[in-house]
Amino acid sequence: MSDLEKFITALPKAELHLHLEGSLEPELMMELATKNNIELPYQTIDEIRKAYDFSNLQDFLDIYYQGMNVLQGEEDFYALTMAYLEKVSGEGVVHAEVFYDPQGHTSRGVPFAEVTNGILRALDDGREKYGVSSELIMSFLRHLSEEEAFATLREAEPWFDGRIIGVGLDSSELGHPPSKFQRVFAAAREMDLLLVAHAGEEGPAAYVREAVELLKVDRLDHGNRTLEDTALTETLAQSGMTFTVCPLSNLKLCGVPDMKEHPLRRMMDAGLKVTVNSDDPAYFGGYMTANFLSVAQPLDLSKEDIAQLCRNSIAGSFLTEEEKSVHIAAIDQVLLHPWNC
Ligand SMILES: Nc1ncnc2[nH]cnc12
Ligand SMILES: [Zn+2]
Repeated sequence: MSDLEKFITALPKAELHLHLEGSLEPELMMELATKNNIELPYQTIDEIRKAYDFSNLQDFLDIYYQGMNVLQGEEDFYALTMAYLEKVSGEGVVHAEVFYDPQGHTSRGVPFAEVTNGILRALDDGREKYGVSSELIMSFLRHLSEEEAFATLREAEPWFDGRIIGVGLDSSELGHPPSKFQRVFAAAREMDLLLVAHAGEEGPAAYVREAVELLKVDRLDHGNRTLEDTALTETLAQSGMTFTVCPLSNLKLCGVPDMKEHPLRRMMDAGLKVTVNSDDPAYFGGYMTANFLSVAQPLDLSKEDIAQLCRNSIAGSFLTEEEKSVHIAAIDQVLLHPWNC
């Protein structure tokens, strides 16, 4: 392990943008396909990995929805979630606010309760076993209708007692602006849920503006294209909005041609509160450490820059102020540690 990798791993951090279904590694996919008698269009792990060659978001989503078909029962969602927590606990992740796509499962006949309870049980066990605290956010698939999102919101109500803390918006962005879900998000806000949305990943800055002004999100997922609107950038820098940026995802989905062109550094320089996350690590080639490493050298990030990205992740999380100060003090301790000087 390089010194830089050691440093990144040692820094306490929160992951704020992770789709649990995107952490389904080919090995587990094969295992669950066999167990559940699901036919995959691949014979080997190698073949699966070779299929992960994407030109855009939709290319990826087609494979992602196909992959999640192997998840059939509560135990499968439990195994998926535990595998993720085990992996990131070794990378300095002390807190994770994870997404899942219930409509991707209920549409295949897997009951909402099985999916949700399997994930929640793993989050509880993972907290004990790996020391990673967590929260669960339910995402609406934006290529589906407003009516279907409302039906999902209603179905999830029994879990709004603190088990599902918020709602998000993901899937095919272009042609499905945030405004399509304005009334759903207003209803979620009335229920005291926290609100996040993918915006400005492929879509224009106008979609970021809609997510902020119409959906009234508490946090923005991706938001890379915000920089195309200077006034909006200034407003969001002033308001302290947190952005959950995913470098390897952007590279794999051809949002950037090269990491040297990645907007992360420009976003930081514009005063935006940026964080680094993995999005769909099983599909994009790496978890948290890999994402930090992927931009560290191309964007010439200093150790202080990297530590600030970690502080932002804690500050931008939905932890209490007390919990945040404990983690931020621990980040400062790593910076002071002699092996790092
Ligand atoms: N990067 C991404 N963008 C939109 N929807 C997603 N679902 C899973 N990963 C996604
Ligand atoms: Zn995402």
